[in-house]
Amino acid sequence: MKIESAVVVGAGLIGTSIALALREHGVEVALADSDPAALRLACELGAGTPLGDGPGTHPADVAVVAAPPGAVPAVLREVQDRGLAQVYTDVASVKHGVLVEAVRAGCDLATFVPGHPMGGSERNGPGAARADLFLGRSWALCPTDKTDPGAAATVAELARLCGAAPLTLDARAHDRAVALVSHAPHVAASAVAARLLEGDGNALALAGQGVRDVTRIAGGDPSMWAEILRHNTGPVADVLEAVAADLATAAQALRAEEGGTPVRGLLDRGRRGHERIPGKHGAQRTPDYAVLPVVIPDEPNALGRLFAAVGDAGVNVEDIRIDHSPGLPVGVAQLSVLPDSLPDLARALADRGWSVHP
Ligand SMILES: NC(=O)c1ccc[n+]([C@@H]2O[C@H](COP(=O)([O-])OP(=O)(O)OC[C@H]3O[C@@H](n4cnc5c(N)ncnc54)[C@H](O)[C@@H]3O)[C@@H](O)[C@H]2O)c1
Ligand SMILES: O=C(O)C(=O)C[C@]1(C(=O)O)C=C[C@@H](O)C=C1
Repeated sequence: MKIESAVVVGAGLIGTSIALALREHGVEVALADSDPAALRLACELGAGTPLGDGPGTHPADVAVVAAPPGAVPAVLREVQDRGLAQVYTDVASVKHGVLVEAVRAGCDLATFVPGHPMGGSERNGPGAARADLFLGRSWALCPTDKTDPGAAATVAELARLCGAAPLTLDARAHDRAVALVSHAPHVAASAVAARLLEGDGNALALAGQGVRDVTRIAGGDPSMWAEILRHNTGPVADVLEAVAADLATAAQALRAEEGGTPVRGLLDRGRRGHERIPGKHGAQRTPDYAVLPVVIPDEPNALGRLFAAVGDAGVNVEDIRIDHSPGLPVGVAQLSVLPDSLPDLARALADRGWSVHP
């Protein structure tokens, strides 16, 4: 079915990212959020227009409930009661527990297709949203035996419009799978990051990319993650016990100064496990931007001057990251631009005296 209109309830990171992706395909999107500031920002970003209060006059083709897992059943029941759409889905990171609570809340299961897009970020809120968040990612769909096949087809189409690959599986199987590939890794990252509280200033000054990579997801919202884990206790505990056993064995071996095995064995298994992450879905999701590193002095308005120079060059910056080490008088602005614009931008900035490193 062609999706022409959608309702998104929960205009945070995921809801706004879905809305932005749908807008790129000309889908009409109505947005709602219990937080008026989030709703305002999502609308300002071009993700849609505010949903009215009354019942839907024309039910949208699909409604997406993008609220935290514990809020999904009540919100779903409310939007179904208001008849806001023909088909409903959610994006909660856990499926079985949320489904059980949705049944308890009296939701209509024929029109509800539980879903979970496997793209995200450690940041939350609409300010972190991006239309390409789900590009090349899997999008789990967990229809039940009560789900109308037409509804499942519509939500699969929603996933495809967002650039993702729909993958249908049973809710419990989904929860076991994400315990392994998402939820236990999150707790493990938090455990490593929590150790950093013990580090002194020198230790933290030495932090390089390795610890940043391993702990990035630990920067996620603790309230949201507590809710996710509360809904997937057994499967996550199973994985954490296995990880803890590996870590305990490694620590014992190191204490006994027999570093060769089994620590070597764990490193070998780790490398093989890492290689199993599918290249396509694990690949960098950003489209083909070229990155131009520009050295910026650590002084007032350096970024203002850089942006003015970029503006003069007539180039659109798609994304920017600033790397800056404490104590250094300069930092590096990484400007992401369309590849064709890179040579012109590099030349224009160099002509204006900027130190560029294409
Ligand atoms: N963060 C991720 O990486 C990620 C990835 C995939 C799926 N998810 C799932 O997506 C959902 C949303 O997560 P997020 O990261 O976008 O969080 P978020 O905090 O960025 O957004 C959630 C939004 O829901 C709103 N909200 C809360 N209760 C509401 C209610 N009763 N009615 C209307 N709006 C309500 C909040 O105000 C907030 O704006 C969660 O269920 C999460 O499990 C998250
Ligand atoms: O932060 C990220 O990069 C994510 O993709 C987040 C991530 C994940 O573990 O893969 C986290 C939770 C979600 O339910 C889905 C995606």
